[in-house]
Amino acid sequence: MASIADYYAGKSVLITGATGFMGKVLVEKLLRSCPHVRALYLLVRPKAGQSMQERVSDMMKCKLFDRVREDNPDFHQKIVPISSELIQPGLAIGPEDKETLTSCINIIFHCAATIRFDEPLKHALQLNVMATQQLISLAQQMPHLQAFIHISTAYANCNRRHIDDIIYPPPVEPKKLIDSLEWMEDSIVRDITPRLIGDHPNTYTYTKALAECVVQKESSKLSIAIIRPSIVGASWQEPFPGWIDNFNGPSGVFIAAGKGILRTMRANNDAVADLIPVDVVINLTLAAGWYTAVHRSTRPKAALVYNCTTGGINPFHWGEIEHHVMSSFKRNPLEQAFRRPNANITSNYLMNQYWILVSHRFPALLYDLYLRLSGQKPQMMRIFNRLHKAIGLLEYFSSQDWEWNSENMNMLMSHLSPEDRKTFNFDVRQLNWPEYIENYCIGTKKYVLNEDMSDIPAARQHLRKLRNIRYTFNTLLLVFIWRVFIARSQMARNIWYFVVSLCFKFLSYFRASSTLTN
Ligand SMILES: CCCCCCCCCCCCCCCCCCCC(=O)SCCNC(=O)CCNC(=O)[C@H](O)C(C)(C)COP(=O)(O)OP(=O)(O)OC[C@H]1O[C@@H](n2cnc3c(N)ncnc32)[C@H](O)[C@@H]1OP(=O)(O)O
Ligand SMILES: NC(=O)C1=CN([C@@H]2O[C@H](COP(=O)(O)OP(=O)(O)OC[C@H]3O[C@@H](n4cnc5c(N)ncnc54)[C@H](OP(=O)(O)O)[C@@H]3O)[C@@H](O)[C@H]2O)C=CC1
Repeated sequence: MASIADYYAGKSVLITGATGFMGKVLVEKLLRSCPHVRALYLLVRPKAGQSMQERVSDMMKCKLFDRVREDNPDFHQKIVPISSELIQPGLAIGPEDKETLTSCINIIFHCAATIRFDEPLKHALQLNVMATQQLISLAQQMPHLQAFIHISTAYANCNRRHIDDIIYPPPVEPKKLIDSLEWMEDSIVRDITPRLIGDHPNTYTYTKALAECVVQKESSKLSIAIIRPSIVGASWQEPFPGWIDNFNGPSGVFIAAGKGILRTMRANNDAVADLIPVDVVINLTLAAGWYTAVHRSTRPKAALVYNCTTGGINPFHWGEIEHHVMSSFKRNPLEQAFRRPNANITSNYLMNQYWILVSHRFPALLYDLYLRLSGQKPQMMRIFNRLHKAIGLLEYFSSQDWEWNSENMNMLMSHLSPEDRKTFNFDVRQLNWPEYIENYCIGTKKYVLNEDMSDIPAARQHLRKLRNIRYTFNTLLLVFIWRVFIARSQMARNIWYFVVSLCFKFLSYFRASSTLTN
């Protein structure tokens, strides 16, 4: 039986979403661990004034590729960027490129998607569902194709509590929805979106569920696998621990808490935090590509679904995450924190609202007042409004938990040789959560915020300064409040005199007893 690396040797691989978080890790791992792969064709669109070639060459300069660069400085020769805008007819692939792709591609990894929770339904449908349909049509024209791997999400069926390794019936027939929304004005679609998505929390999980059905429909003609990762976080081991390059999911929450901005969030301490490291997802994806091609390509079969989660195997809870994130940012503080990191999660709505008022809005108001008085533009309230919008969208996922069946993940592991199990490790039983969270937090500092580890002493000094400011502020506030009471209430004055005389009595007793003993 060919090993995974042997299988990919000489193969031409097509990847969508290669410029995204997971796509980049996939490209890197393929180049590093399958060095004899023939070519990687990346469907990339021009963006922000950069051509697709410029984007790809920038991507390859990224630190993520340092290990590949060391092993093979000419690795870029294996990368072939293909201009493509996935929401255009025919994926906007030129005729020559189309011919090249159809004649040589052996395996497809479809990672591209919009992962925004607030994406307008029409756009989420175009990219997550219709582009998937178009890619499958293209795949069906590829005579040498051996596997089509679709990246979905473990939350595609988050309207269920228990989720098996199967494709569930769609909330609506995708084609019917696409046809009926086509003629509707955007404002009408926006108005009816909550009714359409029903018990899904957002357009993202809803359209990912529809995409799975589109994929399933074609599964008799192609060899297909669907990978369903849960909440994808920083890398665990590869190419180095802690790689992360975006604010999505928990990363933005960790950063906001580390900067001392986020102090409270609604989450259930005891709910399982189903984080999964990005390298685990990519290792499983590559193994699933190999398995689909080698074991499942001869007879047409139903698409195999791999729930790629940690909760059922090595559970960790939001309460524990809170503890480890906070202690990690105290040891390795972020630069220029707004306040000392001290965030708490609570499942109580009213309690959360109270803390939002006291520890978000009030300090923001004071800081903006200070900015105004010093002739600067106020900004803190605006930052908090955006933060509240973002965490409001995440709370659905942090306030409850789900149970995923990981049978297919285990089955796949059992088919791997001992060597492949090491090279393409997705055994999350070995994951040490506290260590992982520590590296994750350091990763957000180094790779998302581009902060230098050598600045940690200065960041600690800044935290000490913030602590002194807080003590001074609290003391002044206490004295001020007390003075107001003393001035207005006889009762408060009596209490005050009573406490002061008690202190004097205690002091004189202490002095007298120490003179006697001498
Ligand atoms: C209390 C602390 C202790 C911690 C313990 C508790 C932690 C609980 C964490 C709970 C996390 C639960 C996460 C569950 C997610 C599960 C979902 C399923 C997984 C998936 O399948 S997909 C991946 C998830 N997808 C996302 O996370 C996308 C969510 N994001 C959005 O939908 C939008 O970004 C959002 C939030 C609506 C904001 O939109 P908008 O205001 O338009 O801003 P932009 O996205 O355009 O960003 C502008 C700019 O800001 C940067 N940015 C974004 N988010 C943050 C942030 N949180 N903090 C700081 N900066 C942020 C962004 O990078 C952009 O920068 P540019 O430089 O590019 O302009
Ligand atoms: N991140 C997570 O926590 C999870 C992600 N997933 C799934 O994993 C996959 C990858 O996610 P992730 O890497 O995090 O997402 P990113 O947002 O980082 O990447 C999305 C990719 O899709 C590409 N893309 C978006 N729109 C278009 C378009 N119109 N034409 C061409 N390319 C486009 C982006 O290209 P460009 O750079 O040009 O914008 C980018 O390369 C998705 O399918 C997602 O649903 C599943 C579970 C969790």
